[in-house]
Amino acid sequence: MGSALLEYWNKGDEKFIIVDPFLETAPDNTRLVKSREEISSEQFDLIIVAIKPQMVEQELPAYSTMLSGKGYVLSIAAGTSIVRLSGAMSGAPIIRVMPNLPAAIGKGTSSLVAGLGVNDKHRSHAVELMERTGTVLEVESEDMLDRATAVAGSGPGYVFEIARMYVAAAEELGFSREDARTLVLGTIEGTIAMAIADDETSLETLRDNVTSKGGTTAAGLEALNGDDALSAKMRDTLTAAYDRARELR
Ligand SMILES: NC(=O)C1=CN([C@@H]2O[C@H](COP(=O)(O)OP(=O)(O)OC[C@H]3O[C@@H](n4cnc5c(N)ncnc54)[C@H](O)[C@@H]3O)[C@@H](O)[C@H]2O)C=CC1
Ligand SMILES: O=C(O)[C@@H]1CCC=N1
Repeated sequence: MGSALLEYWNKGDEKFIIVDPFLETAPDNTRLVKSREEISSEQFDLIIVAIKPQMVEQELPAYSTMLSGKGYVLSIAAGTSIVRLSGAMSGAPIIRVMPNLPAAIGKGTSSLVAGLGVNDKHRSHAVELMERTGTVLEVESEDMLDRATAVAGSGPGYVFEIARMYVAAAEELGFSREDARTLVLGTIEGTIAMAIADDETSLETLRDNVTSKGGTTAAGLEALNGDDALSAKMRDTLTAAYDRARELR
């Protein structure tokens, strides 16, 4: 995820150094180092945490002396609380962000929350960085960030899974894999673009506009969610992801 974001973060004036022992290539105009020791004598205005949540206590403390006095830490680690991050970084100001995968093409939907000690300059810089990758929603608490993680951070996983099932069903109805993909992804793209372009109209109304009484869509919708079982599944999906984010705190 860090590399995907960097493609767009990198479009500003900042100079980025990536520390990653396993990465082989880095975006243009960035410097890749295999270990923190190679840059440990330098000072940075921003340290970005894009490692797994479980690695924070082990990896971060060694970076705390590398943050300049006016600097801040930006973390994309799911769930991982500001208290944990700040503890690992000797009390540094922390901004937590939850991006999502479409940031890789500049169409991300991120949420952001700032901890104590974060000043307006830090906050506006973080918002500006994230706006390079798509849209940003500032939320009022870490709990809301964990809820946003369940909705949008993990969201592309749900959407890919729904698209996958939709394509598989289209194949079973007689289309080749390629034609099924064309029909399904084109339908999803056009439908979502329509909803985004028409934010005055509710999703219920947009759905109803497709649905002729006694027609094919009504028959399909009845099978899809007539018993509300899919609505219940969607609630379970978000609750499970939110619960996991809370476990990672
Ligand atoms: N994948 C996604 O869609 C999203 C991921 N995140 C967060 O991003 C973080 C990274 O997740 P992914 O990108 O999915 O995992 P990933 O496994 O693709 O990336 C982790 C990177 O950390 C590197 N790494 C391993 N040990 C390291 C060390 N000691 N020092 C520096 N780098 C090290 C790995 O080589 C790898 O490039 C997680 O905290 C996750 O919660 C947040 C939002 C969305
Ligand atoms: O699955 C995960 O834990 C990460 C955070 C949100 C998306 N991917």
